[in-house]
Amino acid sequence: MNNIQIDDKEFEILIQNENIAKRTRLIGIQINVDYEDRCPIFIGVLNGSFLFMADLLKEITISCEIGFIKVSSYEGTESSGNIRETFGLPNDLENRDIILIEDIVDTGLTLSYILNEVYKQNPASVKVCSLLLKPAALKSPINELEYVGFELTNEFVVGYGLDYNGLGRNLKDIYRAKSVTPQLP
Ligand SMILES: O=P(O)(O)OC[C@H]1O[C@H](OP(=O)(O)OP(=O)(O)O)[C@H](O)[C@@H]1O
Ligand code: HPA
Repeated sequence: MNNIQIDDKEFEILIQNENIAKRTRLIGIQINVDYEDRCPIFIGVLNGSFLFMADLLKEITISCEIGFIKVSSYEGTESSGNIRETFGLPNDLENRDIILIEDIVDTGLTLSYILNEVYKQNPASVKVCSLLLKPAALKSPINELEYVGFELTNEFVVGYGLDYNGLGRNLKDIYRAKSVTPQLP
């Protein structure tokens, strides 16, 4: 199934599940080495990270804890614009090693907001593991971004947790939006 239709958009295959699995295994091995003899807390950013978090954690053999957070954003009436809120961030992060798990880092705005919230609790260390990264879309560098599965160009992707209009999260592969060829009159 190389081409699929979701809602009003056509998508084509970009990363097959077996390649996601191979990359996830390697990231898991690296984290097991880096955090040997520590007990990090993995915090998955919902909703998008749910599949990656589950598959990555099956590769983790060190002692660890697990949590999830959800961020919501909405247009506020204040001039500061986008107001965000986090739900479910564990409140016992002081002196702990934190690994935030994302499906994708695009502009990096979601992650910057979460990092800011996490640092308020004085953790021992904070790193980020994201399956996907769009380097050209990043609004500012994120020093904590230690583990990245795949770098993408600026194209919209769906599948393996990522949605288009709420759909497609259940796809086991990752697809990219097909560019629309302009129709001549
Ligand atoms: O780097 P950014 O430009 O901030 O984009 C990345 C964020 O966007 C998506 O989440 P979204 O807010 O769409 O929620 P979802 O996980 O429920 O899809 C994705 O899961 C990341 O968390
Ligand atoms: O390319 C994307 N696809 C789905 N969700 C997203 N959130 C940020 N970028 C993306």
